[in-house]
Amino acid sequence: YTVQGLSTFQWPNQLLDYADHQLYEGTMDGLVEGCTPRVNTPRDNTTISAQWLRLAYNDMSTHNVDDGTGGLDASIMYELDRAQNVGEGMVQSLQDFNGLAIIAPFFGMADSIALGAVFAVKGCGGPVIPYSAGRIDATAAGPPTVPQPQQNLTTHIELFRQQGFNETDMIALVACGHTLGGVRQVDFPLIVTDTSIDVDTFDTTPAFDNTIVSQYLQNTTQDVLVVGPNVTTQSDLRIFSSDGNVTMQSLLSADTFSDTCATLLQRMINTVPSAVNLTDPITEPFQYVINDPLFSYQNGTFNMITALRVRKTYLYSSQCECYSDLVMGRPAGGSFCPSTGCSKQSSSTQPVFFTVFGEAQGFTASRYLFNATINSTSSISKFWFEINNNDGSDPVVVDNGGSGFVIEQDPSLSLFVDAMRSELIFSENSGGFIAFLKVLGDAASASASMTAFSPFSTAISPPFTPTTTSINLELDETNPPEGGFTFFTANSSISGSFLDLTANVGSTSFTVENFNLAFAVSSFPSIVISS
Ligand code: HEM
Repeated sequence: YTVQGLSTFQWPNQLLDYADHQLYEGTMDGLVEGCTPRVNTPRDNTTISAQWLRLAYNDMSTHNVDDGTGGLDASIMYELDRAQNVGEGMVQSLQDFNGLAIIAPFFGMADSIALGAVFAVKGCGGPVIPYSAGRIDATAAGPPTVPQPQQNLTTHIELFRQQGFNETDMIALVACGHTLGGVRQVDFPLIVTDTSIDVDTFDTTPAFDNTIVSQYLQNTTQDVLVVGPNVTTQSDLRIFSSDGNVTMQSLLSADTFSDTCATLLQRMINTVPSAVNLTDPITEPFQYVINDPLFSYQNGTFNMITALRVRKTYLYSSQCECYSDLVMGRPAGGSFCPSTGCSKQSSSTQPVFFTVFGEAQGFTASRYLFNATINSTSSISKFWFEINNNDGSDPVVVDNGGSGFVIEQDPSLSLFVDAMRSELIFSENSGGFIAFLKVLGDAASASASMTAFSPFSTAISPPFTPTTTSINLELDETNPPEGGFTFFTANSSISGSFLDLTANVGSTSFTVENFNLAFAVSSFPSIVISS
């Protein structure tokens, strides 16, 4: 039988695949896990989580429901000179995202900021906020509509209305935000007048919890936007008390606080210009994800490398504690597969280390690696997986919703990065790689080029925007033509994370888009240390 659920998707879907990877196997949680105040760092006495959450809110604040413009679109990168965005946390947060280098051609700074908010909340023990990807980065500043403490209640109600939030939402959203972090003395000297304080935190716990609410209702709050010396800047007091504390009372329940914040913060990060379409929310790791297949051709033989990450629920039998066998199925044909088709046992298993999300949700998974020989003339049309629980039950078939994982014959097998011949090079100066592109066709009439996308901006301050570099490919002399293939090579810095490849053979043009080099290099077998 075939298992299908809400948490599967039809492969290929690079955006969903990448969003799952960043959420469940990505690098963001290293910065927020444990929610520890960054004492003795430039983040003295606040948390990275607090900075990331404020950045997301302020970026979203440019939304206008009346005409559907603005929202979480990374326009904040162009708005940092405004008083409403003062605070070194803003620049530091954007530097974090730039440094993580997770931006992809289809996943920009806005998606990173939204993902940061989700990690920030979870890293400090808050709820899981379902994540959707697909935001589009703005290229210019939006309107100056971030609320400021000295504005009156009427102005705040109107600004939140423009952002899509009613008065009750406003009260709760401010409480959900101001459970983290605080007000920095150097940036707000009229609000935090005690110069011995660095960051005056809104409540006594760094955690994402409702202490902000209970301390406010018990009149023990230290929130300077409630009890600060300057009445004009007591904006939290005006907002929290605006409905006679009814909303704040309801948030005294930890569950209500958690659920309300999850809902409002999800709405906040999904507040985007009306022309932007976001993916369906991801609420758990996909049941199965595959590594995009990589190919190699040597000595007349095609090799395909892929892997299947599968959640543990499918790996244990109810009958026994035995581990499952995984096989990769291939259709009949050629000299490798008999008429009934053939299968290939997984070559090894890798543990999967989930981020705070997978851990908090109790999910575990393993990754099964496959290395299969495929017919060099008929090639491979599709593949699928079977999980055998070794207990007499029918195998679980993972076949991409029935269609199998289909390999487009043309152009992907006419032009590809040869995973076995490519090398990852470590040198004294820089890391690099050499790609051996295989292009089907006559060497004399073939030419190839590629564009490397680099997510990392070398700018010192925002805006941080990715760069693309065109690289010419040379005919490779050490890899002479073989089996009709011509080999091209380029030496490129590893900071390029995605490649667009083009090859021309006579009048025919082949292209491969968004080849994920950062993932592929881990499969390149040759590592060369050059001095
Ligand atoms: C009327 C609405 C609001 C006003 C006037 C306001 C004002 C402020 C101010 C002045 C700071 C100090 C910033 C610094 O010193 O770096 C701050 C911090 C913060 N705000 Fe708000 N805020 C509002 C709403 C929100 C909302 C809706 C959220 C998120 C849902 C939010 C999240 C945060 C966070 C997490 C911090 C701590 C930043 C850190 O510790 O680095 N705020 N807010």
